[in-house]
Amino acid sequence: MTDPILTVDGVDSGYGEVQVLDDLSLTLGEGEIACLVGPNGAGKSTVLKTVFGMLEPWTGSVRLGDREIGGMAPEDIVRIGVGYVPQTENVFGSLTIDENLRMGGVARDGGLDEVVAELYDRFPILDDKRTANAKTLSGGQRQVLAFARALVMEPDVLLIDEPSAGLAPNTAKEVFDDVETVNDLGTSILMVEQNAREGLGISDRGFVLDQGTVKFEGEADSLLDDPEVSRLYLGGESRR
Ligand SMILES: Nc1ncnc2c1ncn2[C@@H]1O[C@H](COP(=O)(O)OP(=O)(O)OP(=O)(O)O)[C@@H](O)[C@H]1O
Repeated sequence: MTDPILTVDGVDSGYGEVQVLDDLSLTLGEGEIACLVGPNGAGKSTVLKTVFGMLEPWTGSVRLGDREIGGMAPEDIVRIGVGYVPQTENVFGSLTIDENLRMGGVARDGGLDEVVAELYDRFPILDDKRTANAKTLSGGQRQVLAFARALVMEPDVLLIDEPSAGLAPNTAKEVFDDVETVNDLGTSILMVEQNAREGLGISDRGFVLDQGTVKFEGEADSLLDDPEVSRLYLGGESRR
C-alpha cells in the first residue's frame, strides 16, 4: 500500500446515545480508491460523516496524513483538503450549474475562476449547461455536478457516499468512470457503495463493514475473489 493519507483508528461513534461504529479502523493510501461495502445499516455512511466532522468520534483517532482531524468542524476539514459528496440532495436544484460550482468554492482564498474553468474543461456536460438550473439535470449529471462542486476546493481526499444510488446501470457505469477520472487526476477517494461488486471493481482496496466494524479488508480484487466475502456480502458465489 502507498503511504496512508487518511487513517481511521479504533473509532467508536454514533448518534446521540446510539453507538453505530465499534472500534472501526481503516486506512486509505495516497492516490488510492477504497470502497466501503456491507449490508444496510452497517455504518458505512456513518464512517464518512465521522471523518468529515459531522459526528465526533467518541474514542479513537481520525488522521489526515499525520494530522488529527477527529472532532474538527466540517468547514475546517474542507479547508485542509477533504471533500464530501453526500448520497442525496447533493446539489442545489434551484441554482444554476455555475452557481452550484461557485458555492463549492466559498472557502477558497482565490483562484475560483481558474478552477471552475478547469472543471468545465474536464466535465463538458456541465459546460454545456452552465446557466441551467441544477434541477433540470439527469440523475447522472447531478452526480457529476456534485463531484465537481466538491473538487472546486481541490481536495486531497474525496469522500463519496453511494455515487451510483438510484441510477440505471449504464449511468452508474459512467459515474464510476468519472470517479476513476477524479482519482487519476490525483485525488484519493474513500467511497461507500451499495453496488458492491461494481464499487470494488474500480477500487484498489476494500473494507467490508458489518455492525459498525470492519469484518474483512484487503485488496479489492482479493475481496472479490474471496468465496466467504462473496457468499456473505456480495450476493452469491458468482465471480467477476
Ligand atoms: N441521523 C441519525 N440518527 C440516528 N440514527 C441514525 C442516523 N443516521 C443513521 N442512523 C442509524 O445508524 C445505523 C447506521 O447507518 P448508516 O447510514 O451509517 O448505514 P449504512 O451502512 O450507510 O447503510 P445504508 O446503506 O442503509 O445507508 C443505522 O442503524 C441507522 O438507522
